[in-house]
Amino acid sequence: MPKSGSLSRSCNSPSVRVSSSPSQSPYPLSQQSLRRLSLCSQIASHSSPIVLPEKRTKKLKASSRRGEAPVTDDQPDKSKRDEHRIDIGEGDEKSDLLGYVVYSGKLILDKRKNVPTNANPDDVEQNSASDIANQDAVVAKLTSKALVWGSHVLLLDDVVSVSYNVGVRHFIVHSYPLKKGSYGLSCFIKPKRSRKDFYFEASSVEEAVQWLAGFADQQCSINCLPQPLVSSRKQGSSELFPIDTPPELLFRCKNPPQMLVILNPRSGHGRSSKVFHGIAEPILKLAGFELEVVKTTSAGHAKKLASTVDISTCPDGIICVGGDGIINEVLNGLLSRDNQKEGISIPIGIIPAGSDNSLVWTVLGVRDPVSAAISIVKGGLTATDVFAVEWVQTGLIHFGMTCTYYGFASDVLELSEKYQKRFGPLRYFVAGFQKFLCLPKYNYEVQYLPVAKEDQGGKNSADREVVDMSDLYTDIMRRSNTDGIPRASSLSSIDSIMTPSRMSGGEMDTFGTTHASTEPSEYVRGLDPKSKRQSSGRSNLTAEPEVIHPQLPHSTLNWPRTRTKSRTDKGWSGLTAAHDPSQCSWGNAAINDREDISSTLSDPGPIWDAEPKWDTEANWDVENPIELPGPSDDVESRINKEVVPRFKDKWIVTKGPFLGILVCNHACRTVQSSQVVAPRAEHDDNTMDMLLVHGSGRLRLMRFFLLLQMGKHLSLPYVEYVKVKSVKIKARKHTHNGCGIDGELFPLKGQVVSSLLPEQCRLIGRFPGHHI
Ligand SMILES: Nc1ncnc2c1ncn2[C@@H]1O[C@H](COP(=O)(O)OP(=O)(O)OP(=O)(O)O)[C@@H](O)[C@H]1O
Repeated sequence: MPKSGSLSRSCNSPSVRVSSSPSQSPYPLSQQSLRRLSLCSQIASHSSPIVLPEKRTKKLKASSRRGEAPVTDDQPDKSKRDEHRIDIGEGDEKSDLLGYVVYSGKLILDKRKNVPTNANPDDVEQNSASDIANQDAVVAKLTSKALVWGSHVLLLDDVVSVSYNVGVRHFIVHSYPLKKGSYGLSCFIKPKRSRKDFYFEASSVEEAVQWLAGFADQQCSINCLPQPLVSSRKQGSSELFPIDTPPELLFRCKNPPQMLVILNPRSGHGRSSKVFHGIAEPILKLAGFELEVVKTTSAGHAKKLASTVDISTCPDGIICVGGDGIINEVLNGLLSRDNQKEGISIPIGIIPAGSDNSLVWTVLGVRDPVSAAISIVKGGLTATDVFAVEWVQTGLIHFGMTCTYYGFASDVLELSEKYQKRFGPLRYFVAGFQKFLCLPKYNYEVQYLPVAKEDQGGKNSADREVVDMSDLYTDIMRRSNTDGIPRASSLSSIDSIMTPSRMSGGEMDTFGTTHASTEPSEYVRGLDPKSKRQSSGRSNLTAEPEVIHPQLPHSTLNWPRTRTKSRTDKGWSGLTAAHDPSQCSWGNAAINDREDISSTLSDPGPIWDAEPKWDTEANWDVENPIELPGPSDDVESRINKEVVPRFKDKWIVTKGPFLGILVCNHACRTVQSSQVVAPRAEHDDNTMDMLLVHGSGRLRLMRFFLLLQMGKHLSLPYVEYVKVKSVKIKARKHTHNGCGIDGELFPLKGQVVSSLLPEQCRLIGRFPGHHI
């Protein structure tokens, strides 16, 4: 385990996790871990759908959205497990409402509120016997989606765990349902989750165990506690669950998930520790998680931890607490491990506590720490593409999952660092406004490889032909050594920074070519690595290293892409070149690049940058035609069987002024406005979505941002939106050379190439509604 940083261990013991299928025996730890994380897609197959009476269904539908709502089916019902069908008219659509009946019977709800979860179960049992004696039992049903009793529905998505003392009739359901604001204000106040424990009494101990088994089958964590009368001393210390645990529960038991938590205490204006310990950790502990918490002490610490941690100590993954920046560090740390395949297979959980958490909000649909913790508890894995940005000259590579950006956005990123302490999350707005007032001109040369139309099938085009990006990285995967590169700040909401204008024509120069520029390394040109070797005679350099399989017993070595065509294992983990990190330091880059003349009023920039370069006028009418090139005879005639370009597509080259260039890996939802920057982007479609905001000028920039707030920015004539496989970008003269990657700032020195890795990483959790 990591040695540095403040370290604490939190363990909720004794507790057990429960597997999904009654027919399976306990798995070894490793398999359990994997299963726990992927089980949520399973549904009980032994039950039939509940079909509710037509009249009542609408009521239920609306109420179930609220998390708890009246149901009218309270007729007496025989207690029985499975095969329970209530007949109504419009079957299929409505039967989906509450899923399948898993167990039904009678339950008494102890209406005493706030049953203390740490109360002596013995006392609770004795008290409850007398308290509950007079209460009426109601018919209750546990379905694959909810627990329904009397007139209430509790969605299983809101259930964190169920506590049960062996040998008693009662159990406690711990949940975090959404709580709506009071009536008139509910339109304005976002619903919040708050903890609610429901104390149920079953008719008998046997029935209680059946209820528990039912919850277990629906992937709810079960905290199995010792019998009230058995003192904890009698419990073997090595035992993970109580003696006398009923077989129904015992054979489903598995070890509590073990995870490493990497927490950036500076995130979210210093509130991340409070967010984690006060909100997320109690939920994770309620579900029996064993957590090793490490607080980072400096920038780069998280990367180091992720690159060196002994994975056997956190076999179920790493949880990042902070903003997008800390996740990026962890990703880069994992990918700089000796065994990259092992690294990328380690699941990453996210508790959003930073200024901006675009990744978890866009990909997993959660933006508050409670929902994020519940999402981790519920498990499941979401495969997500990872892009690599390579600096062609130095060989430096930095990985990301969200977005790469150049131009205005990267300048704001740089400037916002100054305001981190003073303004917290507002720093992007302040920096954006300041930069807007003294907007420089940005000039780039962009080359990109568009995705062929037939490849743009989205989710349904799994069998489309895709470029095997592993070829691009077969022999160039190098460690990204970013130590020493000062970090500026994170992407935050792009929509709170930029504004549009119209291309001013000028030196806009757009043409197409089948060649990449001669500058990038060979792999960038998409040559087949084998052919490359034959043609260049660099067989030594390109020899693929033997793939060392990870030691993790549970790790999935060949994590498949979810949507793209399956690819062969290309052994892309080969790391070769080292480079001089000093070459990449921001300071050095600035010193070496004397042609950088970006200038602002408030942000004077480099000392040699004397002249203000902001625009005064925008040319609204100049179009920016991108001419798609025809096939180049020259190139194609050179193709022979040995040297076959991997990309039959054509590289498009466009040069000129750009207010911004954004290369997005997912839609990039912004926390502030909930608008998306790249509406057609998917996090797992093996393509990146590039936005080129052509031209220069404040008016154009402002227009872009105004329309972004309304989700209409793509309609602007100077905004080009292309799905790409690979992008090469080079800053031209007089352009401030910053490059933002997931909130980290780098110097754009020479040309950089962005492409996707052949393997995807795995985020813990699923988008709401994707659990089943
Ligand atoms: N203890 C620390 N002290 C200073 N910087 C740190 C520390 N730990 C991490 N960092 C740096 O802070 C950067 C930003 O972290 P993070 O993204 O979690 O926070 P944030 O800035 O609040 O959120 P966002 O990036 O979404 O705006 C990380 O990339 C990392 O380099």
